[in-house]
Amino acid sequence: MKRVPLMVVPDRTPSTIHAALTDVTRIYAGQKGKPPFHALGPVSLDLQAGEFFSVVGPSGCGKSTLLDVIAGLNAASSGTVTFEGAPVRDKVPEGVAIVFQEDATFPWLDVYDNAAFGARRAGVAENEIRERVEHALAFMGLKAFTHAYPAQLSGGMRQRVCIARAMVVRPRLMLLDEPFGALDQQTRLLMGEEMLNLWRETGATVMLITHSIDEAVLLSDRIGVMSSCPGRFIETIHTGWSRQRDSNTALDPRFGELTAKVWGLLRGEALKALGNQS
Ligand SMILES: Nc1ncnc2c1ncn2[C@@H]1O[C@H](COP(=O)(O)OP(=O)(O)OP(=O)(O)O)[C@@H](O)[C@H]1O
Repeated sequence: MKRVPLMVVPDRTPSTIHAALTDVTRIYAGQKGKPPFHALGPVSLDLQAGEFFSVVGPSGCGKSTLLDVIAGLNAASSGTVTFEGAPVRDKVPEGVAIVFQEDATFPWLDVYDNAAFGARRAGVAENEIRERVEHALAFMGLKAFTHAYPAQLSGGMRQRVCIARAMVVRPRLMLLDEPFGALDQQTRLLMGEEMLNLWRETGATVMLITHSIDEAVLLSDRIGVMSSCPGRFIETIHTGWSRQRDSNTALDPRFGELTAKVWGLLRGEALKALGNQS
């Protein structure tokens, strides 16, 4: 198979800041006479170009809000958000792709057209799209299903279609909001390995939101641990893994140390979040 370079980012060094949040908060307007709701922050975060950054935090602490703010889908109430040095406002910047937990395939389109969707909207030429889609579908193990419809696929395969669609637009930043949350454990592990392959192949920066501490520790260069709502970063942990990591990395004694560290930080926050709900 011809290898197609998925992206080219000029002049990148590992220490380059790719996306940045400075003192960002998000306060939602109160509904039906209720007071405004402070969901996030203040948070400051520098995503380094090419890193794999995961965010963990208690349920409802503002993780999706954080991702939406970086993506330009949700406006910060205060503070600044930049992507590649430019302010992020009101729309998803060119070069950013998002994969959500929910099945976001279009049931009336086959796998090929689902994967091509974003690139067509971006005005990419059809012959270029064909090359990219064929590569992405082969990469995600979907080649044999090119003309299948979502209803004919498993949940894991549909999620792979969504990741293929994100690949086809050649993102420089991929934002993943619990994309494997609805999948069984085995599929989830395999998808994690596929995400690592994708990250290595594209050189993209990845920010993953996950409820799984194991997944965060296995996949990431850094893990941002958030407090209960309103979410702030209580600590950022460097895993120190090589780029060539895979599921065998879980056998490294440091894996257990790191998961214990993350859980040690999260436990109290998770209890607070439970208390807030009762
Ligand atoms: N549009 C909105 N209006 C008002 N409140 C909102 C809105 N969106 C989210 N919230 C509230 O903000 C808080 C943070 O929500 P968010 O979905 O960002 O958390 P999360 O950490 O992603 O949650 P989970 O772990 O359950 O997926 C929650 O209490 C949620 O109810």
